[in-house]
Amino acid sequence: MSDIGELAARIEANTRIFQDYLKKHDLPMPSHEVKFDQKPSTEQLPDDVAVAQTTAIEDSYELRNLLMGPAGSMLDASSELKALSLQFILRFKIHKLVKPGETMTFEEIALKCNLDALDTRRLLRMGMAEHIFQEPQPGVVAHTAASQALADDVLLASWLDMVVQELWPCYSKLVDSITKYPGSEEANQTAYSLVHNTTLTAFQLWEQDPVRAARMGDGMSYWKKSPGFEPEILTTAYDFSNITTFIDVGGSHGFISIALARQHPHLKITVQDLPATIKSAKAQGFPPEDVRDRVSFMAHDFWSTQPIEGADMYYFRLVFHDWSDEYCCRILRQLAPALIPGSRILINDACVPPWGLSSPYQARRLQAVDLTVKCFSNARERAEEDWRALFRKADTRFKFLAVTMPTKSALALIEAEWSP
Ligand SMILES: C[S@@+](CC[C@H](N)C(=O)[O-])C[C@H]1O[C@@H](n2cnc3c(N)ncnc32)[C@H](O)[C@@H]1O
Repeated sequence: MSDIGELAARIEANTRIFQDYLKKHDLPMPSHEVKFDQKPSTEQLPDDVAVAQTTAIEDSYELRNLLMGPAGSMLDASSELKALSLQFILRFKIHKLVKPGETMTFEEIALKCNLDALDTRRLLRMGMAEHIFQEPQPGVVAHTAASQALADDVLLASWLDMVVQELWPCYSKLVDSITKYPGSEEANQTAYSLVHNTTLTAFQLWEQDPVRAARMGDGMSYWKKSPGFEPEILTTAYDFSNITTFIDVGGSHGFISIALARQHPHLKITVQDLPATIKSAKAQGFPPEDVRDRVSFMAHDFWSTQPIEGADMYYFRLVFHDWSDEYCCRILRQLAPALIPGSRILINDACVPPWGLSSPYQARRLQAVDLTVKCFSNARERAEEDWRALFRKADTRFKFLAVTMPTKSALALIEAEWSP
């Protein structure tokens, strides 16, 4: 519970720390204006400044809700309407239509998109109220920093496109899906399957639709580029001195394994993924020359028995968060025949903090991810006790070791040992 006066004072103090740092290092001040000569971003802030920035964001969110009052904050639909305007902009690629530094009228945009001019204006002005585009003169549309970022950063645009076209319609069907399929752990009994009127899983649907699959792939690349996902976090946070054979299950193009092989030359690594992914990795020249003697690629479906027996470590990064407990147990059980006493299982995935320890702003983000994976595949985000329970449920011969949270990491290391 916070007092609005205290919140305001804290916001002021933390904003000043952030602002002073920007001034001192001649970095651009936050603004909605497009800056084509933008200096390097502020992502590399020192820890104390980053904490000040985050705290100011969290406190402003709380202050805003308190100032609006209980009814006012519930009635505020700004994020839904921001998603609506983004859906419109991204569907018709208006961020690309308006060229950098130029302008277009609402009528010109409507004509190019084969749309009604009044509807175009209404939807764009909704975005403008959120600083996505601006109207420098009546009837004229120009970029802001946000709309220009959509045009400049293809991966950002793909991520948001995936959110507003694929995901956002699912939220409105989640209550229907949990009513229709109470407690279901099946990946095809979801809000996503109701929206798309299909018995396929989202993954199967993407496989059949190259445009959707590409948008999803690019969107995921954007997400994985964000701070906290850097491969160096794993390569330096874990002591690999007792590990020689390392299997990266569902390892895609070996992004983590390649970094790991460079950092730890003694490791012998196999990246496993579905045949199509392995084929595309090899076609793109993976693994690179410098680690080719230590990193190999192998097609393996994790719903079938693990073919590499007795490896020191089986590693899963961002695999379990796609699946319900029932299916995660199946993945773990398919490992069992290959394991020898002491084999390690290392899961690199989110571990949510106990409820009540996060700020409302953080809690909102964590719940959003949890509900998003629920919508897509009936998966879930897990807290430490959920990870422990998962290994116990899969097979009592898994000995749960620990959950550790490397500094500045978005993902935890969840470790177990085969101990028959
Ligand atoms: C969210 S991605 C994570 C990729 C990689 N571990 C990373 O952290 O960048 C999930 C991966 O699981 C793979 N996958 C999905 N189903 C699979 C299966 N049945 N067997 C093996 N891999 C699978 C996907 O192809 C994809 O590469």
